[in-house]
Amino acid sequence: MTLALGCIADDYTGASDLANTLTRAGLRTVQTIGVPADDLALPEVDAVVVSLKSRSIEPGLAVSRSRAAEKWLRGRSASHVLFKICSTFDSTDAGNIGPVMDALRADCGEAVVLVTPAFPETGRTVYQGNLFVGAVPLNESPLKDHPLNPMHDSNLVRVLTRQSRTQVGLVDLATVTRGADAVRARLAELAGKGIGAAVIDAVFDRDLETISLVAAEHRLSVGASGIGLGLARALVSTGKVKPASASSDAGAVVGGPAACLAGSCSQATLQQIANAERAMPVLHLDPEQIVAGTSETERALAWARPRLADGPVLIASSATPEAVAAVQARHGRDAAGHAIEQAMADIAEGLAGAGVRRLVVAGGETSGAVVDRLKIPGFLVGVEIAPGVPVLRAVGAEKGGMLLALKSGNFGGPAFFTDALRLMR
Ligand SMILES: Nc1ncnc2c1ncn2[C@@H]1O[C@H](COP(=O)(O)OP(=O)(O)O)[C@@H](O)[C@H]1O
Ligand SMILES: O=C(O)[C@@H](O)C(=O)COP(=O)(O)O
Repeated sequence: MTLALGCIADDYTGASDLANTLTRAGLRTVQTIGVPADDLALPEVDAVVVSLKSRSIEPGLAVSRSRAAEKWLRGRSASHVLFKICSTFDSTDAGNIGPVMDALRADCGEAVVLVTPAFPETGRTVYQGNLFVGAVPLNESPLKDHPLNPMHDSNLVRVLTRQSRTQVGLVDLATVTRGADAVRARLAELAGKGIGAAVIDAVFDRDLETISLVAAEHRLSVGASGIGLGLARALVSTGKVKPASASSDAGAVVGGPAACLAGSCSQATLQQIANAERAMPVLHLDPEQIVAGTSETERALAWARPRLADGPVLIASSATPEAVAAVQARHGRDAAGHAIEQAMADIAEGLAGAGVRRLVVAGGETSGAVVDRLKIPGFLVGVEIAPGVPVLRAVGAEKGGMLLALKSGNFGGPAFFTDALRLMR
């Protein structure tokens, strides 16, 4: 397999967002869960997105897993590797964007790494190094209340400086607007000063196209699906990839029971759950019971099983920022998050055992726990449900053919759950 583009995503929803973007731009793309095993049969593709659950783990582990993924991708001739992070730069001062970027940069000998989480299609833009979510700076957006990575600083030069060993510079929008040569000159200037990473402003897709023409000449970039789109377009426009048409068909019908799981506590997901209450039975889990290790999982499965024959069900742990803060104050942020993720994985396993073959999961970490438990080694990308969220068809012997949708907490319209199920037939 010879890859035109290699990608490492720090969570599974982010990976499917990127795989969706690359597919729509004409790259034949597969999403793998972790570094693929030697015996996993992969189709001939232009891009592989290796999904890691590395956004909120210990930085050393995030680094070693990302390096293993990079080695695998470079071993398949990927001359450029995109480290896919969240378009809202989800991370803490300890990492993991900076430490992973530093390690991959050292491995490939890159002088200066281009960094931009801009993804205009979903309202993420960067100006003077400040990330905006829609009309507000990152630190005023709902991301200030994220259960695991609350974001309190919109200035990405500062945020990345706190995480990285290298100095971080800025390529501003005025430079990007002057074109690729101006960006190249600015990067050379930064590299000359020993600056190893550059946050780049981007407000429109055309900015990302300019940035990506330059990024494609480098070995490594860091960003979200916006730069992924630009890189894909650069590969197609320079003739390095012959564009494949994105399939409008979701493949063979799977049928049978369907279910939704929500562990995201984002504003978007809370609204989507409220909306779903009108369309399907919804069970709200009690986080206190989960963390206390009681039989909340069995209660959920006993509730779901008899209902599955009548139509889809939704099981949610999602709660308001105040309720999340209360649970975290009692049990600790990581312990609460981990216990709830594992309960979601238990429930997913039980639902699959009850015959569910179509599963919608809301939340990146939640999706990671569920997909790992179901032992799915990878996905083919189907139709798009909402920007950044495709229908995924599992590959591999055990769960092959099963349909999933892994929804980033922040993505999707109010009717997301019913929109997804309508397309997952
Ligand atoms: N009621 C709750 N209280 C505390 N933490 C929760 C609750 N429900 C879910 N969580 C945790 O919050 C985190 C949500 O992260 P994630 O699934 O990545 O969602 P998103 O995509 O919105 O970032 C997970 O670790 C999840 O287990
Ligand atoms: O770039 C994005 O915003 C998404 O692709 C993403 O990474 C999703 O992460 P979660 O919001 O944690 O699901």
